[in-house]
Amino acid sequence: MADLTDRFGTMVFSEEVMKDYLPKDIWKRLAATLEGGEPLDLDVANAVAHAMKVWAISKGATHYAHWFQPLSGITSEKHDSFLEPNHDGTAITKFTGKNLIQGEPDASSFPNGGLRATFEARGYTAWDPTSPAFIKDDVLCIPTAFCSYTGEALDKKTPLLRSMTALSRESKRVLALFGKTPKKVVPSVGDEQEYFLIKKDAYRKRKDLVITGRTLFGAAPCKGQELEEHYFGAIRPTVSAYMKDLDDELWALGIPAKTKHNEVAPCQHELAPVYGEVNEAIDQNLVMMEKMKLIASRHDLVCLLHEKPFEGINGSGKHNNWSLGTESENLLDPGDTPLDNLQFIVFLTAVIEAVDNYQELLRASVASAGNDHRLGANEAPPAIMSIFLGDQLTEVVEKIIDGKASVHATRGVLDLGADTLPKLMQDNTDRNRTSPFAFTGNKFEFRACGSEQNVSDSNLVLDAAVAKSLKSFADALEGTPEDKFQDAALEYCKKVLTDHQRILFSGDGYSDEWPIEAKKRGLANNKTTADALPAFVSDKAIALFEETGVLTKAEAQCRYDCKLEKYNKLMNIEATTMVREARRTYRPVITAYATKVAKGLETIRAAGAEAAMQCEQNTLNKLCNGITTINDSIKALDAVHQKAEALDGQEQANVYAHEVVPAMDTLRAAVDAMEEIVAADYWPVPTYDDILFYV
Ligand SMILES: NC(=O)CC[C@H](N)C(=O)O
Repeated sequence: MADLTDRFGTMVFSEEVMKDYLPKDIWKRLAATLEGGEPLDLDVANAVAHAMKVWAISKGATHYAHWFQPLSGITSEKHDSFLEPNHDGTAITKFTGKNLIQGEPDASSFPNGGLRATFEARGYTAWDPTSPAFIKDDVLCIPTAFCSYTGEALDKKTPLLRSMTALSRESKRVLALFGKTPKKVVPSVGDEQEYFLIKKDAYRKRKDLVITGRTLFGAAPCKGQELEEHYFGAIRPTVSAYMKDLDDELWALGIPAKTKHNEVAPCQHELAPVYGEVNEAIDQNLVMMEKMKLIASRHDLVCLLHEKPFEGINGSGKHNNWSLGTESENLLDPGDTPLDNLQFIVFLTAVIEAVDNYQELLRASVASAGNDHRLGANEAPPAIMSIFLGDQLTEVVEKIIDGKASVHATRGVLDLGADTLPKLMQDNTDRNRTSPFAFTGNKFEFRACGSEQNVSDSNLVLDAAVAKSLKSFADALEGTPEDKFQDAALEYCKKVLTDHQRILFSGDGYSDEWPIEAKKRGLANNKTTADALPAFVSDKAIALFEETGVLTKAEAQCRYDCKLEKYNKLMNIEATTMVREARRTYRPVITAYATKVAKGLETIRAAGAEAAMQCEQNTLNKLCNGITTINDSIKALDAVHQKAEALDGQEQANVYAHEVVPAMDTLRAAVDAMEEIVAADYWPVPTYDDILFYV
C-alpha cells in the first residue's frame, strides 16, 4: 500500500501537478491569475487544458465536466468525452482552452427564481481556477461558476467569490493602517460535517425517510442518548470500515479529512477536515457529502445528511469554523504582542458589529425546512443570533467599553492593565453549545449551519457583513495622523462595541429567560424559515449586497424566491407523505390490531373470564380513541394543506410554517401514541429502537 502521504491528492490537478505538466512561463502566467486576479488569456488556457487532459487520461479519466452549484445548492455536472472521432473510423482526444474556460449548459431546468421570465434559457459556466480540478468516477471535474447569458449569477459560488473579493479589499485597507501590505486576505473555513448512518434494509422500509430524508413518525426509543455513551465511543467495525473507505477516497481527492468520531446520538457521527480557503473548502464539503452517501451504499448503509432525521435526539449541524488570514497571519488570533492585540480587537469588533447588524440575514442564510426542526434543541443553537466570546474575551470587551483600556501613553501600546491580552485557550471545554456563533480561540464557530446545507450562503453573508464593518473602520480612520491612530482606533472600537454589546451572550441559549431577554435587547427571533427568509431581501440586506458588490437586487430576490420555493415544495412533499402514510400504512394496521383485540375479548368473554381481560379492554378503548384522533388529525392536516396549496410564495410559506407544521405534529403524536401499544409484530415499519441500535 502506498505511503500515507503518497495517497493524498492523487486525483487532484494541484499546483504541484501543474508545475510538473506546464511549461515554466505558462505556469508563471497562471500563477499571476491565481494570486493577483490577472485576466487569463487563451494561450495559457490552451496550455492548461492540454496539460489537464494528458494528466487526467493518464489517471484513467475518459470525460470532463464543468462542475457547478446551481441555486438548488447541490452540485451539477454534464460529462463530455475527451474523444473526437476522425472520419476514418479512428479517434483523437481533444480538450481545448475554450472547453476549459467556458461551457454552455442549458440553464432552463435549474432554479432561477424570479429571474426566470427575463432569462434566456442558456447559461454559461466559467472556470474557477482558484479551486483545483479533480477526477471523480473517471471524470475530470472542473469547478466552475454558473451565470446567465446576461451575466447574473445563477449559482452559489459566484457571489461567494465576490464576497471574498470584498472582504479582502476592506481587510487590506484596515491592515494598511497597521503598516501591513499582504497580497490578499482570505476567509478560511473548516466545516464539521455531522451525519447519521443506518442500515439500508431498515431505511428502505421507511417511506418517510426515503422520500423526505427524515422520520415523519416514530415514538421515542426506549433508550435515546441519555446515557451519553455514544459520543466519542469506540467505533463499531461496520462504521469503521465505512469511515476508512471514505477517508481513502477523500484523501485521494485532496480533501483533508482529519477527525472522525461518534457523535452524541446513537448512529450519529462526525467528520471534520482541516480548514482551507472558503471557496475550495465548500467545494470539498460538497464532494464529501456526495461521497458519504455513495460509499454508505457500498456498505449496505445509508448516510442521512438531514438536519433532524429523528425527533427528540441530536440533530446534525455543519459547524462552520470561520477565520480570516493573510499569507502569514491569522487575523483572529489574539497574538502575543500588544500591537497585535489592537489589530485583533479591530477585527473582533468588526465581526461583532457585522453579526449584530446582520443577525437576521445570517439567520436567513441558515434557514431551511430541515434546520427548522434542529435549531433550539439537543446542542443546536436557538434561532436567536448571538455571540459567545468566553469569559476572558468578554472581560476584555467590557474593559474597552468601560473606558478601562487605553493606549499606553509612553509606549503607544494597548493597555488593559496588563501588557498583553491573556493568551486565549483554544480549549473545547470553554464552549457554549447553545451559542450560534462562538469564539473558539482563533476563529468563530458558526454553529447554526445545517448538515445538509451548502454553506456558501452563510459564508457570503458573513464575509459581506464583516467587509462592510471593516470598510466603515477604514473610511473613518484613513487619514488619521500616525501618532493618533492607535488612540483613535481604540476609541472607534469602544463606540462600536458599546453600540453592539447586545449581541454578546454567554449564558444558556435554551433557558426560558433568554428569548425574553433577547427581546428586550431588540434581537430577532425568527423561529421558522418562513419568518426568517424575508430578511434576505430587506432594504438593509440589499444595501449590503449592493455596497459590497456581492449580489445585485435582482440576484438577491432570485435567491429568496428559490429558497422560498424549495421550502414550500418540501413542505408539500412532507405533508403529502404524512397523510398518505397515516391513511395507508398506519391506520389499517392499528385497525387490524384493534379488531384482533376485540375478537379476542369476545372469545374470552364467552368463556366467562372477563375480569382478566380488563387490561385488553383498556387497550381496545385506547386503540379506538387513537383511530378517531388519527382520523380527525388527517382531516385537519388535509384542510390546512389544501389552504397552503391554494397560495404561493411567502403567503404559502407562512401557512406551511404556522398551520401545516402544527397539524403535522398533531397527527404524528396521534400515530406515535399507537406505536406504544400496538403489538410489535403488527407495527408496519422499523421503529426508532430498530433503526438506531443495529448498525
Ligand atoms: N457535540 C456537538 O457539538 C453536537 C452539535 C449538534 N449535533 C448540532 O446539531 O449542532
